[in-house]
Amino acid sequence: MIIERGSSELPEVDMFVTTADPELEPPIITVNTMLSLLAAEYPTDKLACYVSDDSASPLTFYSLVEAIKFAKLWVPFCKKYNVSVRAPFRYFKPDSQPCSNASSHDEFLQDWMKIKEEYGKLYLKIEDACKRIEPCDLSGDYSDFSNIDRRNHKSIVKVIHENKEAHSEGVSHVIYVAREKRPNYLHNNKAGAMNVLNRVSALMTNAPIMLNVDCDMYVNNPLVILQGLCFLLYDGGNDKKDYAFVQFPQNFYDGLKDDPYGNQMKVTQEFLARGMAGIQGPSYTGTGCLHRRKVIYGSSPDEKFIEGIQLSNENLQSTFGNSRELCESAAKVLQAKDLTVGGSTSSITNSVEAACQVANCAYEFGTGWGRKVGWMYGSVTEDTLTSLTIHARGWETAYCTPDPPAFLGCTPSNGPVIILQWKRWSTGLFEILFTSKSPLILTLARKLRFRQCLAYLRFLLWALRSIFEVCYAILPAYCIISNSSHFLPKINEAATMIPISIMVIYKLYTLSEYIQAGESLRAWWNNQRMWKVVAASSLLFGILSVGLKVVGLSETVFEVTRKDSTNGENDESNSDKGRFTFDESPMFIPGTFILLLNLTALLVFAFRTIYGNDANMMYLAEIICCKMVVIYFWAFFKGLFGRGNYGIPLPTIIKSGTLVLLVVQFGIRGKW
Ligand SMILES: O=c1ccn([C@@H]2O[C@H](COP(=O)(O)OP(=O)(O)O[C@H]3O[C@H](CO)[C@@H](O)[C@H](O)[C@H]3O)[C@@H](O)[C@H]2O)c(=O)[nH]1
Ligand SMILES: [Mn+2]
Repeated sequence: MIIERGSSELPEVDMFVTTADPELEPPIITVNTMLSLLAAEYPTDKLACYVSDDSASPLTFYSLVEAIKFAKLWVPFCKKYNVSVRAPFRYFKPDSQPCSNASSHDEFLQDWMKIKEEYGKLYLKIEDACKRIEPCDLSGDYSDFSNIDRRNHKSIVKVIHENKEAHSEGVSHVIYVAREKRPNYLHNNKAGAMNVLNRVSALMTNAPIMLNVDCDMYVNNPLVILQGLCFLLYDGGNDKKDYAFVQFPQNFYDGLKDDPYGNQMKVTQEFLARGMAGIQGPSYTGTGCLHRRKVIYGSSPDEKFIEGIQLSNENLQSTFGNSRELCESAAKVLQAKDLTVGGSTSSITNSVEAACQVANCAYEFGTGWGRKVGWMYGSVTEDTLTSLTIHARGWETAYCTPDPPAFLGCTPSNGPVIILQWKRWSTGLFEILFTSKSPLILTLARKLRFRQCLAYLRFLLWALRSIFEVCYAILPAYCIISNSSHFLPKINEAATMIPISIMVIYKLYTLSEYIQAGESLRAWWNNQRMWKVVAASSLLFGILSVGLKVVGLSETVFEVTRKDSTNGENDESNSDKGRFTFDESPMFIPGTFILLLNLTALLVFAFRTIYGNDANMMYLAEIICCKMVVIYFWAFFKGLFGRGNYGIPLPTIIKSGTLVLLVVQFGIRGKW
């Protein structure tokens, strides 16, 4: 294997997993992510896995503890037989067959059966625990969790497993972290959790490289750490670049055919991330990324000091906080010339107390965490904000796309969840423009390259798109209803060619992107449709929530995406897979309104044609537009008649209908 060659020279890697809610993120998913990380092809004594649990849930803790017992069988098994998929829930899918190219096939079969059985037991244990109010007896090791209030509790740091013998065949260290939460402290969502992991790991293993994955992304390519490191281990060879981080694409498992929800992001990643890779490098997408600790600590490509501050004790303290141990470890990292630093000085259990201290709410107060060092605060898309500040210091970053894909995650296939996820993204990206880390400022005042700035703006401005989309969806219908004005040139005027050609060119261009990325025509169409739906819901509400934040009325919030632990197997009915679902969220009102308004316009037009009115052909362009809007919002049209989750709730229809009546009333004042 590759790693046998000079494995002693490989740097240590700290792996971070974040989870926030055992209901939205079933523990079995987090467990699988952790198991796949522990089984990655890398000397296990050089790895440490830190799991942050923002819900301080005994259930998550219990599941991890149980999973470690299984890991002691799973990790050696994967390495012995060079297993290709190292997340057990994927490897042992219900219809899976043992397959290996091991020469001793019988032995393999025996092992396979045994491990499969053990995983089955683990699965049942966790499933049972999920059903109980208390997953287990909350005494002993679990006493910290008894009567715990997830919004108000002290820090809990527990070493679930310590690789004491420090041999490369054992199971790596696993540390559980639930940072302190108090109602009167902002916890800064995922960025806050990442910074706590950052500090806790600094005290325990202090590896120069950090691998960060969300709880819903498992390692799909066991060689991923090695592959990523190729970009970070500068060996004086031809590639003289020092990359700040290595980002792997976000790919998803069990994606529905032709991407009916338009959220597999293949084309966006293929063009945007790869395109950016040709400028200053891809942006960090929050998961599947190998970071250099030094860069996260604020260093620039050409200096050994953080952001112009010399490494004095005072400066270290004002940046990293008043933990002496942390400042010392940070100094080590910042001064190191290569990636050999790290190394836990003592047993990691000795650092638990100090770790609890740096996981406290008040620790960051008055320090540089979230502002100068660590994951940046101020946006619910902390990933993009952090990535911007790294690029602004002049760093380049690398995009690594191994085959098979490095990580696979789950992406929602449920209307309301997707709409909510998009709302968070559009809010988070848009709010960045109102901070001091807006790309325009960073380009003028710092080292963000101009074209990189444009690439960032390309998605930071997503939310604004909603205003235009919604106006364009309303105007043609309004013109028809009011029967007076025209929003488009009349069909017999030469000027009509302008909007028509813009539209055709745009559609052909996007279609060509899908074809180049190997996507189907259907996927292209589905994505076009979803863009309209997302624009009239998530993006619009994104602007609203940023507006409320800017005027100081409310903070933006990170609403965690619900994950489905069933692999989509028991979805309501297979034939309806990919059919859009709804709930009572007000985010569905604009879309329903747009659809009803356009239907009304078409009816009004039909009515006028039948009851003989003059010159109706004048509105041909508008009629075509209305029909297109109805086609784009076909999911909503079906929703008008659907049942259960597939139907738009009646209150939403009534509210939207009332809005339509208002518009009609306004439009026809005295015109008929
Ligand atoms: O207060 C919080 C909120 C979230 N998370 C974790 O953050 C991760 C991402 O959350 P998820 O709900 O899965 O969001 P996604 O929309 O799937 O995440 C995408 O978008 C986020 C930014 O909005 C990035 O942070 C993610 O890495 C990226 O995958 C998960 O592991 C969560 O457990 C926390 O630890 N604490
Ligand atoms: Mn996710």
